[in-house]
Amino acid sequence: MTAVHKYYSVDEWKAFAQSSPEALDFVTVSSGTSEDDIKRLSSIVNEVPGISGITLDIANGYQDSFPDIIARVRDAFPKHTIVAGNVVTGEVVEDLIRAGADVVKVGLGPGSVCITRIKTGVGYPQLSAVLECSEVAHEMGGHIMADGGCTCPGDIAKALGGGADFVMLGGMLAGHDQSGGELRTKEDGTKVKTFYGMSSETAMSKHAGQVASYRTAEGKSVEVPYRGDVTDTLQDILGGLRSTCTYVGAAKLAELAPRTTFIRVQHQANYFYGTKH
Ligand SMILES: NC(=O)C1=CN([C@@H]2O[C@H](COP(=O)(O)OP(=O)(O)OC[C@H]3O[C@@H](n4cnc5c(N)ncnc54)[C@H](O)[C@@H]3O)[C@@H](O)[C@H]2O)C=CC1
Ligand SMILES: O=c1[nH]c(=O)c2[nH+]cn([C@@H]3O[C@H](COP(=O)(O)O)[C@@H](O)[C@H]3O)c2[nH]1
Repeated sequence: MTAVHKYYSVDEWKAFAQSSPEALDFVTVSSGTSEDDIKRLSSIVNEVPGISGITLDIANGYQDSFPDIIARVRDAFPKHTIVAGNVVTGEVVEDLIRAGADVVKVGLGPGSVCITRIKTGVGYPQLSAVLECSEVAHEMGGHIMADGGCTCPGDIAKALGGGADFVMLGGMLAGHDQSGGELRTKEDGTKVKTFYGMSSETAMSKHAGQVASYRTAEGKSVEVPYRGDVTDTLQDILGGLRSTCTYVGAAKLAELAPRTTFIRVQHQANYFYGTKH
């Protein structure tokens, strides 16, 4: 599934639906929570009936108004799957599910281009958040999506092992043919793409004209090596996950969590000959 970012217009969505109708089952339309955001979301969902998923995506899912906004979207779109976040603690997961979220997105500051923890001092260890939030969500018949911080297939396995029902990836999917960003060849011949956080100066300049005077950027913009077709990366991820399942004896992903035990370690791998790859 792809959570399409919140800066596409209704017309762009209509054109996309016309050119790639087969993709609609695999996308959600993202939205913020302002009146303008909700108006835009409603127009898109009403005018592109093939869309079945909505992602209400805000940096701070603890905003008092968030459950009311989820409830409003739930009333307007009773049959759509609603993903909402981000939060990191159980009691708010409960609030968001009660308000109408099917999937609660979990993660504050773990992302590859996040600097929220540095700029604000706010965050929560991602695996602890996944363990805590998934327990509460599952007790209520809900789901969670672990969002941010995965750097390798093993991290995705750990998120699923910690109870995540879905795992959202940014950096691991950046730099491919299918990813955003223009392909550029540097002076030394290496090919790169730009990848930026949605709260970076780059994103704010692009989507809001500038960084508003009352705030600061909470994301960075990086150049990532060009990595070709995403199919090979997905194959690598799926190969890793299948092997995880065989190591722990899980016949399907849903069996990973009950078959996973976490042990605190000093080093998780041997990097004598370099990095993890
Ligand atoms: N998972 C994470 O830890 C984080 C994720 N992000 C990603 O970046 C996207 C954009 O993030 P944002 O624009 O920061 O938030 P946002 O999209 O949640 O916007 C919330 C609103 O709060 C306002 N706001 C932000 N900082 C403010 C301040 N200091 N004073 C008053 N109002 C303020 C913004 O102008 C905006 O209208 C998010 O939707 C999310 O996808 C951003 C930060 C953390
Ligand atoms: O603090 C932040 N500032 C940002 O500018 C930013 N942009 C994205 N995100 C979040 O990072 C997630 C992706 O993380 P990964 O690249 O590690 O997969 C994403 O799914 C988001 O939750 C941000 N967080």
